[in-house]
Order: sequence, then structure tokens, then C-alpha cells
Amino acid sequence: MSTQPGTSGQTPLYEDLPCGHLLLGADSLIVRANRLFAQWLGCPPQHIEQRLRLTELLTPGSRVFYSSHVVPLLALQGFANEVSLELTTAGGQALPVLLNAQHLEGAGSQDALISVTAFNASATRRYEQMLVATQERAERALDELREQREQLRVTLESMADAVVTVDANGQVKLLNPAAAALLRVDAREVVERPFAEVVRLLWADDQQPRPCPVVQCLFLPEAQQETRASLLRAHDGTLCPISDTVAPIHDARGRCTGAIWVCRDVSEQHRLAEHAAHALRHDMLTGLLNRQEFEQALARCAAAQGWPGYLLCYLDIDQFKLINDTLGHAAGDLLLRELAQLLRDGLRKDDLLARLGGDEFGMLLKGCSAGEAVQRAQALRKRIQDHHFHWEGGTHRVTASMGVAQLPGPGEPASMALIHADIACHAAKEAGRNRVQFFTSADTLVQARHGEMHWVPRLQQALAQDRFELLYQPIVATAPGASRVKYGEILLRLRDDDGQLVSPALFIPAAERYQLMSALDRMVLRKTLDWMQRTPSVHCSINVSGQSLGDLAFLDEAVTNIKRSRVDARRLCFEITETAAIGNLEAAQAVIAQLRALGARFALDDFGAGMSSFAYLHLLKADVLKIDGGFVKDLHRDPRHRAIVESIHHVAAAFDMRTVAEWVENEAILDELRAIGIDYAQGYFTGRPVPLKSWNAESPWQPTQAAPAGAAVS
Ligand SMILES: Nc1nc2c(ncn2[C@@H]2O[C@H](COP(=O)(O)OP(=O)(O)OP(=O)(O)O)[C@@H](O)[C@H]2O)c(=O)[nH]1
Repeated sequence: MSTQPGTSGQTPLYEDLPCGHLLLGADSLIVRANRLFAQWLGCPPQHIEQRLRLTELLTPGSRVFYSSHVVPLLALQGFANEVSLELTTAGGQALPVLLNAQHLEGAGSQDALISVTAFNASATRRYEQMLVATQERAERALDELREQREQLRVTLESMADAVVTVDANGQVKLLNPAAAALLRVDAREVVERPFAEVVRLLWADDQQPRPCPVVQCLFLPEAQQETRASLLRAHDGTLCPISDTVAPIHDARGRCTGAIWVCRDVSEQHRLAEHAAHALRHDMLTGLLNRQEFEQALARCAAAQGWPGYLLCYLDIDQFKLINDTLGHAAGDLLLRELAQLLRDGLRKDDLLARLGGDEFGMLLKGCSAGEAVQRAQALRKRIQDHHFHWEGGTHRVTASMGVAQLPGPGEPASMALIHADIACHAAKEAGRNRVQFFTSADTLVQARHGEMHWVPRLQQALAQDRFELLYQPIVATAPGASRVKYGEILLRLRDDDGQLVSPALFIPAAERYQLMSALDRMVLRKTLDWMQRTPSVHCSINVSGQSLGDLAFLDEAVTNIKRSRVDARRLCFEITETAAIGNLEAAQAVIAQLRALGARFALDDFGAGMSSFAYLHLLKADVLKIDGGFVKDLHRDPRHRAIVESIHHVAAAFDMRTVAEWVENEAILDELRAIGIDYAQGYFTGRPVPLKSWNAESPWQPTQAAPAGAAVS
């Protein structure tokens, strides 16, 4: 190794330095390098001394920097300090170093030496990088914090709930717009004021001041919280039902720094709950109490000892159905509302009025004798009678029938009074409508109704014990030479406990009133199908009640039983009365359509006895009209009845229906029927009813022995 002037004897010193050291000659040639520097590069000093220039050991970026900045600086001022450069090690890695370079003696001459001390800056660089990363993280966290703060602000501002925060002393720090609106305050004016001054709370039940929730939260956290409903008194004095919660706020070290109070205005929920409670107790159409409430009030009246006397009044509008049918349901609704108002106006403050259903109203008349109650009921009845109902330019009047009954004595159920008043009301209807009937057990009309109740267990027992019997009454074609098909109506009788056959006239009203008709109809259909299976030559007419027409289960069972029996449905004809059909028009149409689809026929029974028969004919696709016996039995003597029967027959012909006349009791009637052209006759003259079990194909006397082929009545 060559030694340059001025450097001899310094080698040990360079070697001992705790940093890298170089002596550079002209053009940055490395004249000497100490061991540490050479170690950094990963080679012995001799590999670089006198062989390489410093610039050759630098990374390309550092090389440019060295040439463009360091060299001119050295030339200009003779030194360059804390220059950050990167060396390339033998392994090809970049090593950050901090250089201090200084010209030694002879600066400015070509062969002047430059002393370079170098410090390994890897650690510093790492620290720098860590510092930058930490700073970036801190900035990001700060950004997130700002973002969260903004989100919190927007959330608080847009929250429907009122939010108030307080410091550890219970002073208001912040309140959102919902809180300002609820409290009716300017948010800026209440900040820093004690919470208890800003938020004034009361108990809803007694309107007494409620302990401040924030004070309790901050200073009495163990105190038991009450769950009573609360009110908030706003700063303009208005009261508002609220539900609220309060929670402490803690800092990172767990110290309580304040509390947050969140409050919701629950007036709308209260209003809805009250509305729902009202709807549960009231009738929607009229706003009166509903049946359930009325029954409860009735039970309370009956149970309360020492209550002043109450009388129960039951009101049913007469022929209300006609209003619906002729003017429409909307008119019916309006009339019900008007009548409700009329009754309301006619009652005293302490009386109770309710709509019990459809066109029925119930009243509890307070503190009057039976006589006074009847008088007051008469006055109400008269109010209704005098009322003019205006609809679409016309004026209409209705009447009502009313039953009055006393509340039951001790030990009797309150519902008994309702039954009694209902019975009395029906008695009033039967007595001609537009009247008031007082329930007394001695009253014969009322008693007849009351007696119906005793039929209920008897009918149920008879059903269970299979004590009903079926009879067959022939229906014969009036035209000579018609088919020989046996066709007749199935009639129902009850074999009573003492073995006597009881007429349906005695028990059908009770069965109708107490919803037993459907069970009877099912039983009749089952038994008839059974008999028809065993007696293939007969065609039968079976009565179906209004209750069964409205009972989907009846229809399903009828269809199933007919299919199961394998009886050709064309051998069956179902008789429905016009009142039942009109009362359940839609249901009747559905039943007719379904049973007809199987092949069965339909007859309208007792035709002419109802009020508006003709109007409904086109709505009911019946095959047969059975003319009410009342017009038939004296047809041969009374020309008016003959005219009615004749006109019914003409109408039936226009609708392509066959006619059956009931109650044909003698030959003269039959002759008249033939003359008019009536198709079939039924009555004692043409054939008396015979029990199915003793029926014999040849037995009944039939003048024509004939019915059309292929169908019961066609
Ligand atoms: N418009 C209207 N009609 C109703 C309402 N509720 C029930 N109805 C009808 O009220 C009628 C009550 O008829 P009923 O009481 O059985 O018979 P009615 O025609 O009044 O004859 P009588 O009581 O025998 O005098 C039926 O046609 C029901 O459809 C209702 O809310 N609005």
C-alpha cells in the first residue's frame, strides 16, 4: 500500500476511529479506507484502496448528488458536512451513510487529499422511517377522530330523540336540535346551566315532580329507579309524555366525566294506544260501545249490590235489510249512524247505549221502574218512527221493535237479561213490529220464545240418540201421461221421549234461533242419501236452511257425502226458502253453483210468501218454484189467489223454471192447477207423507202416477 505525504503515521488513528474513514485523492480516488468502512462494504480495504473511486461505491442517485452537490461544495468551501448518501455493498445492498468531507492541506491543488468520515445511518434511517410511519398513523387517527366527531355531530343533529349531555357537576354541555325543540329552548341559552333547571320532569300519574335523573346518575348511582310513566314540562309550560334513559360518561381511565340523557316524545304512541283501546271497546261505524263492553257493563250492574235500578232495553230496526237491498250498504251505514245519534240524544247522561251488532242496539236505562222504562222505550221508538232519512233525493222512514227486561236477581247470570230482552224484542216483531214488549214470564208470546230455549237440550239429545225420522211426500206431475219417476219431498219429524212424532213447526224456530239447523240439515241429507242408495227408483227434494247456506262446512260435507254415496246427484233437489236465500244471497249463490255442478236441482220454497220475491229471481239460478200453499189451498174459490198463482207460473215460465203447487188438498184445486199449467202438485190429495221405512213404490195414491223421466223435476 502506498502512503501519501502527510498521511504516514496516521493509519492507526484512522483505524481506531468508531466510524468509517476514507482519504480521497484526485477525482475521488480512494487512497485509504479504514477497516470499518471496508467492513460495511463487505471486502478488505486493499480491494478498494487505489482501485476505486468513492463515486463508484455510491448508488446511482447518491452518485449524481455527490457530483452535483458535494464536489462543488468541497471546491467552494473546502468541506461538506452531514451529507446523506447511500453506498452499494458487495452484496448489492444500499447502506445509508452520513458523510463529512474536508480538504486536507493543499486544498485547491490537483493532488490535495480529502478526509471523509462516514457514519452508518441505517439505524437513523430506521428511526426516521418509524417516525414517519408513527406520524402518519397519528394523522390518520386524528382524521378518523375528526370524522367520528363529524358523524356524531350529524347523528345528534338528525336524531329524533332528544339528547342532552352534562359534565360531572350536572351542568348542561350540549343539547341536540331535537332536545331544544322538545324543551322549547334556545340551545345556546341553556348550556352551562344545571340540568335540573333546564329539564323539568313530572310523574304522569300524579303530576308530582320527578327526581332529576342526571343527579341520580351522577351522585346516587345505586338509587332504585322507578318505572312510572313520566311527563316533561317544556319551557312554554306544555306537558308531553316521554320515555327517557340516562347513562354516565367515563374517560379512558374510568373516571366519570358527565352523563348523557336521551329522551323520546311518546305522545304519538300514547295516541295510538288510546286509539287502539278505544277501537277495542267501541263500534267503528257508530262510535257507540260494542257488544263486549255492553255485556261487561251489564255484568257489573247486575253484580253491584246497592246499584240504582237498571232496566235493559234491546232494539232491532225493522226490515233493515230492505234499506240495504234497495238503497245500498252505504245508505244502511248512514242510517245506522243517524239512528245511533238519535238514540244518544234520547237517552240520559247516566244511561248506557251500545251497538250490539248489525241493526241491534242495547240500552241500560238507569233508575227507573219497569213502567217508566217501557215509556222511555216507547219515546225512543217514536223518535225513530218520526225520523226522516234522506238519501239521494228521497226520504225514507223506518221503525224499530224493542224488548225491555229487568236485570236478573242475585245468583242469576247477567246474560239472562239480554236473552229476556231479545226474546221480548222478537215477540214485538212477531206482534207486528214497531212496538215495545216488556218481558214477563206470564206473557204468552214471550213465553213461546222462552219455551224455545227448552227445546235446545231436547234437540241436541234427539240428534245424539238418532230420534229424528224422515217422511216422504210425493210430488206428482199434473200432466197426464208424464214419466213414472217417483219424486217427493223429504219431511222431518222428531220422535219424542213418549214415542209421539213431533211436528217441525214446534222445534224448527228453536233450532233456527239457537243455530241447530245446520246439524239437522246434515243429518237429513245423510239419512236421505242412505235411503236413496237402497231405493234406486226415487228422486228426492231436501230442505236446506238459511243457516246451512251460510255454512261452508255444510257445503263441503254435502258434496263429500253425495260423492261418497254414489247416488246420482240428478236424483236430488234442494229446497231453499226465498227468505233464507235472500238473507244469504252470496252464500246461496255459491251453494247453488257447487251443488248444481254435481247435477243437483234447486227449488225456491214457499215462493210468494216473502216480500220481494220477484226482484231476486234473476239472481238465484233455481230450477223450480214451489208456490206457497197459502195461495194454493183456496185457489178454486178465490180468484185473487188464482191470479197470483197464475202470475207466478208465468214468471217462472219466463225464467225457464218448473212450478210446484203446495197444499193441494182436493181435486178441484188440482183441476185449477192443470188449467193454469202448473207442472207439479204436492198435498194430501196427491199423496200424504209416509215414513221412509214403510215407503213402498206402489203404495201412495197418485192420480197421474207420473213424473218426467231422467230428472226429479225438469
Ligand atoms: N249497512 C249495514 N248493514 C248491516 C251492517 N251490519 C249488518 N247489516 C245488515 O243488517 C241486516 C239485519 O237484518 P235483520 O235484522 O236480520 O233483518 P231485518 O231486515 O232487520 O228484519 P227484521 O229484524 O226481521 O225486522 C242484514 O241485512 C245485515 O246484512 C252494517 O254495519 N251496515
